[in-house]
Amino acid sequence: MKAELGHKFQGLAEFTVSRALASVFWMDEEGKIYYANETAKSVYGYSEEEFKQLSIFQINREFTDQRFRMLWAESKKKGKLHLESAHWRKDGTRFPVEIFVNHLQFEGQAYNVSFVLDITHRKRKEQLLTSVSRATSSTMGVDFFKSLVENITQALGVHMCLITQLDPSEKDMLKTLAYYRDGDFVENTSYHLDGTPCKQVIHEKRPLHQLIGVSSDYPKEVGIEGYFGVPILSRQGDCLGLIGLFDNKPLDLLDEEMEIIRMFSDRAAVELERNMANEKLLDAMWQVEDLKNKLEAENTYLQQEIQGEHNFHEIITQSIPFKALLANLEQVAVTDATVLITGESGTGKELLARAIHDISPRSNRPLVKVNCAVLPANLIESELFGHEKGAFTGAISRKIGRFELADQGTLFLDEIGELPLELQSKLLRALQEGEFERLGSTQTKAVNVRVIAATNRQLEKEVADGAFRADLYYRLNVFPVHSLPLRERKEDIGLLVKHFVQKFGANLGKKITNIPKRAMNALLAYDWPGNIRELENVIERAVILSPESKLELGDWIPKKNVVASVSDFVTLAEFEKRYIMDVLQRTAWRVSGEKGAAKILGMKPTTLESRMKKLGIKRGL
Ligand SMILES: Nc1ncnc2c1ncn2[C@@H]1O[C@H](COP(=O)(O)OP(=O)(O)OP(=O)(O)O)[C@@H](O)[C@H]1O
Repeated sequence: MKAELGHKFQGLAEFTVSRALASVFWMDEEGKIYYANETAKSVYGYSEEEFKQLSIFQINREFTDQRFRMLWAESKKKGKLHLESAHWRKDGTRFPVEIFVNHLQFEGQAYNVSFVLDITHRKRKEQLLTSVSRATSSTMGVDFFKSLVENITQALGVHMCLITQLDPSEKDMLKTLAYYRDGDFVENTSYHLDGTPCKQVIHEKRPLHQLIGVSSDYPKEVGIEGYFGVPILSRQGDCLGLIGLFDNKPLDLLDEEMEIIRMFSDRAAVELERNMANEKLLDAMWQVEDLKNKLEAENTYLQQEIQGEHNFHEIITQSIPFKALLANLEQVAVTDATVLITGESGTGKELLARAIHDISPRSNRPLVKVNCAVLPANLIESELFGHEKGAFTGAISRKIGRFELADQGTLFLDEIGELPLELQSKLLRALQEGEFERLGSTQTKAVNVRVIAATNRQLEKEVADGAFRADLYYRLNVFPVHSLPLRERKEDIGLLVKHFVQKFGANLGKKITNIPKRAMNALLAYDWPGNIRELENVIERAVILSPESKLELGDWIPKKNVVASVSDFVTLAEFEKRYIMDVLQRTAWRVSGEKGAAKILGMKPTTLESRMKKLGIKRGL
């Protein structure tokens, strides 16, 4: 009975050894294999007979004689050994192993009994963990994302891996933050969730693993066999994006590997949130910077405006047609309609523009002026729309344009007829859409600007001549206002004379109370081609030269017949040219300043210059 029982246990022990989880080998001092269990046969692919022909050196092809001897001696000394190594199957494939060795004496002979475990999976998991964590530990933001996809792809040997972020501005759109495919980074891209396994991951906020058949389930995934996607979740549980693995062969992943990738999705969430916070912060900083620049520019502009002398006094008139015009202005002022003021030079167009702004709901914001005749085309563009640093040679810093400066306020485009054709279309777009780009920038700016334009040109004629765009003309001409020349409102001359006498008298500390009838008649009789500006200049000189309280006009009062010196009949333009040249010669070609030709002609120096250009007047002609 006892012997029977012993026999049974021996059988059981043999059975246990032969079907153990580990491969079991017996080998002698030379490394020759004496015994291999059933497990070893199925793992290595050799039959019992074949094993008996083998030595350890076929099982571990990297083993050297010297190394085997060293390990034999050590196991003999300690009685046991524990090591990791690599073994080869019969088909030539290599796999990592963990080996527990027992040194035993059996029937007077020494053996090493090895219990060998295939640790392929454990190694893969360890490699994934160590390589990914080592590569990502010192990186942040985009570098972290890149490092992560590269290392996951390499550690798992998959076709591609990407990290995406949900686009907050477009539903179900993902943009890649890092994209690694076939051993290289691919340029970032955006894609829609439809037709991809990512849709389920994002919508259900749960990982998805599909071993095979991805391309037949998802039309967009051509050539893809296996997929694993993990959502990137914020602390609040919102889905920010995902990590996706795609393989063109079955994607056999261990639970631990999936867990590792999930773990890295948590770190990705932190990076993504940091990225988003940074972007928000940068955005806010840009806004503050923009606002600061705008305020600075506005301040500088207003300072210049204060320094530049403006006549903010009420408009002086008793002319009935001019009063009717002012009544119209009052009505349009409260709207946002574009106003086009036409009229001869010096008739008060700018004054009317300022009056419209001052009674409009925009009066608490600045009226920003641009004189289109003063600057060359390229500079007007940057003056109007601003520029970024480096937009052109000389753009050493960013500049806010007048359009932006006038946001919520009024933009006064003086001498609009002088605007070069190439800029007219840009202006039209800004007027129509309220949008423009700074020079050197692709970012579109939107503004809310009311535009008032003025010109002393006949724009309709300019349109017919092809010098002014018809569409811009119609866009500007929403509410046309024609400023009357002084000769059509002679009833205002007396009032204006008194007004200017008082103004300049006060400036110069003179109290002129007597305006002789003879002087007033001379002023009333004159035609005033330079309109109110000319009258203003004449009175200013008279006030300067008048010694007492009586206004003395002096010899230089404009004579009505000043044209008499031109004997032959010529065209008006020719006459204008000769007269301007005459004045220029007498002022030694000085255009601006107290003794300049512009002042004598009752024009702004800029207007005179553009007129000279138009008439072809050059020094030395
Ligand atoms: N009705 C008025 N009452 C008082 N001053 C006036 C009046 N009209 C014009 N002026 C003064 O005459 C001068 C010329 O006016 P303003 O500059 O507005 O003319 P303009 O038509 O815009 O000239 P330009 O076409 O040369 O630009 C300014 O000093 C302005 O204050």
